Amino acid sequence: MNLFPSEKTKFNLPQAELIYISQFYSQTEANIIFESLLKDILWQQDNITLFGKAHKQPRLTALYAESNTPYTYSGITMNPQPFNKLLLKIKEQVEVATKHKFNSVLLNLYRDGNDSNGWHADNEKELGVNPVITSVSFGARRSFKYKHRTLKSENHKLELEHGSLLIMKGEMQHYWLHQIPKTKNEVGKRINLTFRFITKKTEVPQPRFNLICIFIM
Ligand SMILES: O=C(O)CCC(=O)C(=O)O
Ligand SMILES: [Fe+2]
Repeated sequence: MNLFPSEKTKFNLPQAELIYISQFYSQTEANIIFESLLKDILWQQDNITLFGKAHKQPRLTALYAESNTPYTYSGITMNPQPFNKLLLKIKEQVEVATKHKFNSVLLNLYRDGNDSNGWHADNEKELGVNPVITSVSFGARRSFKYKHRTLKSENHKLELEHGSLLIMKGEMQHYWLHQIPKTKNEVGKRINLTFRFITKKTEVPQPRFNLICIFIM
């Protein structure tokens, strides 16, 4: 018997659809998934450039995808690894729950309360208009803050629990920003997976090559 049955909350927000399922995985399942992701994922720490200065990203990340097309966000280009068995299983479970298909997953490892993810929207061109982003969380509970870009009263916080699932869809990535702030609380490690559907960038024609051809001729 599940003592803490999963609860689905749909938030009523302007220009966004946000759905939270607290116990998408049981605590036992979530413990097993957390430990194996911690051990098996090829975690890396990238540099980000802010105002011309390179900084270490305040968390570890990894990208796994069906194709080997590189993905660029916040000035970082990541080369994906192929899905492993566990990630494929989680992807399929998330696809059944959301009725959406995903072909890549960006993983974040927040080592402690000092690790964070600044205000941003997942609005890269390759995600298309109104993307569905599904995130699952394991390990320490952290606050997920989200605010409307212009409606100042629309500023909220949600605690993302061990084994939970969060769906962001509709116009959310266009009108809202989200973040995982640092915390002074004693918190352990947290792993978050955001499933996305990434389409290939349209190939840009290579004008220089054409020009060289003209000169040679
Ligand atoms: O860690 C989280 O819950 C959020 C992650 C996130 O927003 C992202 O990777 O784009
Ligand atoms: Fe995000």
